[in-house]
Amino acid sequence: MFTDTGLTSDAQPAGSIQRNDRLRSLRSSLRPGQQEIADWQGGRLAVSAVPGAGKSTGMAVAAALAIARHQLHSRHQLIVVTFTRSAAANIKAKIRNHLKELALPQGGFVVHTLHGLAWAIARSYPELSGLNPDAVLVTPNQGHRLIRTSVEQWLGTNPTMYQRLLEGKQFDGEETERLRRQSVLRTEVLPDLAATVIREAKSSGLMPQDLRKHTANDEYSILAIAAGLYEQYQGQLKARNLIDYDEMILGALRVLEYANDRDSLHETPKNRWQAQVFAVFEDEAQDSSPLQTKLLEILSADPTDASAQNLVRVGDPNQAINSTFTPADPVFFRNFCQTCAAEDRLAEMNQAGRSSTAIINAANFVLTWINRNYGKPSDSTTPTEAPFRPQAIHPVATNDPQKNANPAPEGLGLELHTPDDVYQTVEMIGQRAIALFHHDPNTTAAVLVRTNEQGRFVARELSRWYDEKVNVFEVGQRDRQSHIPGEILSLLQFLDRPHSPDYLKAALSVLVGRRLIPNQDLNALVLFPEQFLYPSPLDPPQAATVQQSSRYCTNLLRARLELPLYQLIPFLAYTLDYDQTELATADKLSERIMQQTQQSSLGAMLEVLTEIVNSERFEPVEAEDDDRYSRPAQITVITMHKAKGLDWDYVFLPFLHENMIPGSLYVPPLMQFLGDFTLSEVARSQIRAIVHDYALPDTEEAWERAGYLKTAEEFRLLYVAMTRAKRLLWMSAANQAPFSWNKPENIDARKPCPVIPALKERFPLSVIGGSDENDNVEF
Ligand SMILES: Nc1ncnc2c1ncn2[C@@H]1O[C@H](COP(=O)(O)OP(=O)(O)OP(=O)(O)O)[C@@H](O)[C@H]1O
Repeated sequence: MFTDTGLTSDAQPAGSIQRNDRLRSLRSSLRPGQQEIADWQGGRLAVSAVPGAGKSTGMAVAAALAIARHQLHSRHQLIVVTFTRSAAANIKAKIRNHLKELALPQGGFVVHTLHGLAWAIARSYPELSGLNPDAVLVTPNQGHRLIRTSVEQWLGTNPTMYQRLLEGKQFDGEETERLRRQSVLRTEVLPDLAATVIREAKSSGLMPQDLRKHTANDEYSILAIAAGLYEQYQGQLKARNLIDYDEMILGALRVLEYANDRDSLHETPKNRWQAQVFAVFEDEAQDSSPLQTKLLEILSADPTDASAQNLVRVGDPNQAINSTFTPADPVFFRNFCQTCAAEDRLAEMNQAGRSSTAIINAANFVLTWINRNYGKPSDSTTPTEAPFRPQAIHPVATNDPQKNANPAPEGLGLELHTPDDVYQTVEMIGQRAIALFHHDPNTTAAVLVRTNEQGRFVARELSRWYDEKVNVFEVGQRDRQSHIPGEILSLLQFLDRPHSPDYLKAALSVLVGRRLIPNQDLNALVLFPEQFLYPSPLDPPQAATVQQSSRYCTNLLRARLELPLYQLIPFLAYTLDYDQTELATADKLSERIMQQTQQSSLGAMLEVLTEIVNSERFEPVEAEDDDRYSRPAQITVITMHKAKGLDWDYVFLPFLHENMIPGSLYVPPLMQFLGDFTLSEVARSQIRAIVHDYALPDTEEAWERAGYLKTAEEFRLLYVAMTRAKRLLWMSAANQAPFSWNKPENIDARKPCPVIPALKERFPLSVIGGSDENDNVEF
């Protein structure tokens, strides 16, 4: 007989009865939707969860129950896949704790990110994956040498197509104009096209030859250009022993799809992996590309029946916010949910305990309103979906296990403000947060912004007005850790040429920035580097601050002489007083450089590092179990993207203007000679059509579709942002705001995001004070 935990209950020894009790109490700590995952016994299951439903909590308990129920161990395991390393660390800790409570060994599961899993598979069979385990991983952007060289090589071999691009919409043969167009094509249009299509096509599993099979009705044969650029890029990767993230997934698939025709008696790598894997649980499934899903489907399949998969995919299609820069179209997860629903294998987690009901009502209203008003692009013939899956958030039942679920609101719970301008906006946020912290210092608050420039503006204005009164933590600046390669480069350049005033000044600026030496007139110090570094007895005596700075620099130079090259970057990182995660990122940087230079010379290190700084997105090591984002009485300033998965008592959403949310696609004036579209967006839409098996759109249709995808994603981002709030959701669109956030001082009249007037109409009590010029101004 089976109990609700799925374990047999007859004739059990005392230990196992005790464990069964624990399993039962673990299961009953879940709310109904979560229990559906916990009760999974095998097969495919889709779980569509609303924000705050407790996906990770539910999945961690379900994992522990599955490990107990099926007696999993290190040779027959549950694989848990999540999107980021910090999410992986988080869920791992939760599952471990449950297993400890159940007195079960820890070997029954592993947690991976998708790429970590793919790399483990690809690396285990290098001859089948075609990937060299020593290859260097790069994340090139459009300025990277790989992309630039691919463009140059393509130009050399495709003069006719290039000529057609140069002619553009029209061309009168004027020489300066020709030169200008050449430069724009070489340095902007083609690198942008290459970077976009390579990522889009490759992560959808399309090779250059697949793109060539399709011809769209467009004047430039954009897909053929894309295929050519992509082919050059693949050649470059191979020649230089580099790989990118998509290569890992493709390599893993090559391993798993290898068919052992010649010797069917021997098991294939696929069989071996499948025997090892009991089931796959995937979190954030809305963010996976079709190729990543295919990988998980193969791994979770029964070795004798590919259609029988032990696969649980948990996600929220309404929080898909990566689809405009990856092919992770939310359509894929929605389709998975639909197929599972037809088989009665869809669980919907509709209850969420995070927010006050006023906030839930606002989020539900916004979702429905947007679907009604932006359901379909006008005149579109391409099949398309509304921005959101219709799924309302419901408050939890009164007996819910979560303490203080659906907490009482702060004031009205929802506030809609119309400040005069963006400066007044930040002033209001500061005042409000200080008052709230004064009332209860144990509460948390965040300002969620659309761009890093907005984040910098908010942090700067907050510190200008309230520096002494409140602690501000700007995530963008500290967390991107993008400063690390740049700072290390400045110090290494100084070590290479200490007598260069420019390098000395850059190194000193880094030291000042890290508050290791006092701020002073650096120009005076670097006039005579020799005298500053090694003053002779005849030189005028140095001030104490200068002496301190000089000592720092000479210590660095001594280390250069005494340490082997591979220890140099870790030493510099240590000297710069980096914290734990920054040190780990610096170590990763050091390893990467050593791998590429074989520790040959400082010059070689500098060359590689310069390239990383100029044209790569070097991925930092993420902090595990980090509480820095939600410390009590701190205002966290963070982008909406980065805020996904987090929550705060009070959430401030300023600058909700139409030109940002939803915004619109933009053709830079420089590129307008080609037409009213960008080649990269058109190519992206065309590749999506290939992946989804739609008719290939022409230029105009492709551009319109790209715009629609962007609009839908911006609105989902707003929904993610709104659903981060527990007790107060403070939203505003100022009457006056900048067009470009690089110049926030140039403000003028700006329309609010269309959601704002709709919210004001639906929730009039939440409209707080102030003149609402937006309602009267003619735009
Ligand atoms: N069964 C439960 N008992 C107690 N607390 C719970 C339970 N389920 C969830 N919670 C709490 O609810 C909060 C939200 O849970 P979680 O972060 O797992 O939600 P989520 O679905 O991943 O949210 P989102 O999708 O919006 O990021 C957490 O603080 C978690 O501890």
